[in-house]
Amino acid sequence: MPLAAEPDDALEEGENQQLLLATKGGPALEGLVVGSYCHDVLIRGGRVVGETLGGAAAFVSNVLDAASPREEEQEAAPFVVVSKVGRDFAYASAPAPARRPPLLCASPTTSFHAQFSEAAASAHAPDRELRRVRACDPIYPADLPDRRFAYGLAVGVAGEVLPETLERMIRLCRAVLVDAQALIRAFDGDGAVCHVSLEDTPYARLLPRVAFLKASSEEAPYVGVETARRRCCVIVTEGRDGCRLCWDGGEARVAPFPAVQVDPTGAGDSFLAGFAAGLLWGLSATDAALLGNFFGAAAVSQVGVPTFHPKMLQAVKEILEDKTTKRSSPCINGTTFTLEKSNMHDELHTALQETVRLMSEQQQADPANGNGGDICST
Ligand SMILES: Nc1ncnc2c1ncn2[C@@H]1O[C@H](COP(=O)(O)OP(=O)(O)O)[C@@H](O)[C@H]1O
Ligand SMILES: O=P([O-])([O-])O[C@@H]1[C@@H](O)[C@H](O)[C@@H](O)[C@H](O)[C@@H]1O
Repeated sequence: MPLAAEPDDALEEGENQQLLLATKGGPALEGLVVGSYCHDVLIRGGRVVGETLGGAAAFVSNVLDAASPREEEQEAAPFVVVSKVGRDFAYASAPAPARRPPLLCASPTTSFHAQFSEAAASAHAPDRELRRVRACDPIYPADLPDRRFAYGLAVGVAGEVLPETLERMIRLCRAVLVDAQALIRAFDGDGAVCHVSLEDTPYARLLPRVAFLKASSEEAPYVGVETARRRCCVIVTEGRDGCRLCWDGGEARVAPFPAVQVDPTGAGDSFLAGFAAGLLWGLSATDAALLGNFFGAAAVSQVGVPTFHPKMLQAVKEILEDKTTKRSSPCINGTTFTLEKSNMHDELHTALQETVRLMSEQQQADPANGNGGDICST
């Protein structure tokens, strides 16, 4: 694993401009994912019921690898992950970190304890309490590669994406998508996750330069959707109810897909990556949110970072190839996003739903394709 760079966020404005003007190449539509991998310990009724690789970067990489469009000759989807872990990192050989290794730090790997409630989770009630028990170093602007990217995903889980790091992402990437959890999380003396109002953070002034801000329904009140939607497109995810998009002058609700939830961890992360992949395929934002809902539903159906059946991925690819016509000029260009539903939105939903149905039939016929246990119920 490469060693982490020393903190250095003191790039001059002129240097940044030069960086932007110099086209240093890199494959077309390359993405930049910023946020650390972590250790997740899943606890129910005082008992550890799972220990898994976590961190939004892990879930996001998994979905981007599975669903973003790529040229025949590209072995992996074109994106870079900037993530930090300690020497205790337990998942270096798991697919996501093995493909895109994290930077190694002297501090320990970020670690969360997720305490699941005994009561059945409702659509909107928080179904888990998160406590950060260890925190790795923040990701500094100097940790980001010195080149331009088509898109960036700011997906911190423990405050590791500093305001100056987000600002540098905005300079390097033509369009930046942000998970609100990277901006508004605070931690009490015990490490319990709480939220602060986005307006009171140094991130607020960057919102007009962000393309999409995703928040869960629990986070939405801290984001201040009515104010934020005047600055960028806000997506509020609503668990099993799907999601809604709000922008200046419009909004849309996007229907969910059925899922048997066994572990809610990573649903929001997988949603955001599915959404980004949809934009890369050239879908409008409201249509891309269908792909977000699809991968959010797939994430809750398995414990930890999910494994997708190759047949399912092939079916999704065929649907997208059939429904998208503008592969060569996708929407991620920083300026011209189409936000509204297209006239093939319902067809796309039906086709993806059919894939869900076929996969669940196959899973019932062959329980070996199962999900490895349910941590949501006793
Ligand atoms: N039980 C579920 N059934 C179907 N889809 C779900 C379920 N839970 C989550 N999803 C999908 O994942 C997305 C993100 O989930 P949500 O719970 O809102 O986010 P977070 O994980 O950040 O709390 C939802 O918008 C939805 O598309
Ligand atoms: O479930 P979700 O909100 O999409 O995202 C989760 C984070 O909230 C959590 O802090 C982290 O430990 C998980 O691995 C996962 O990244």
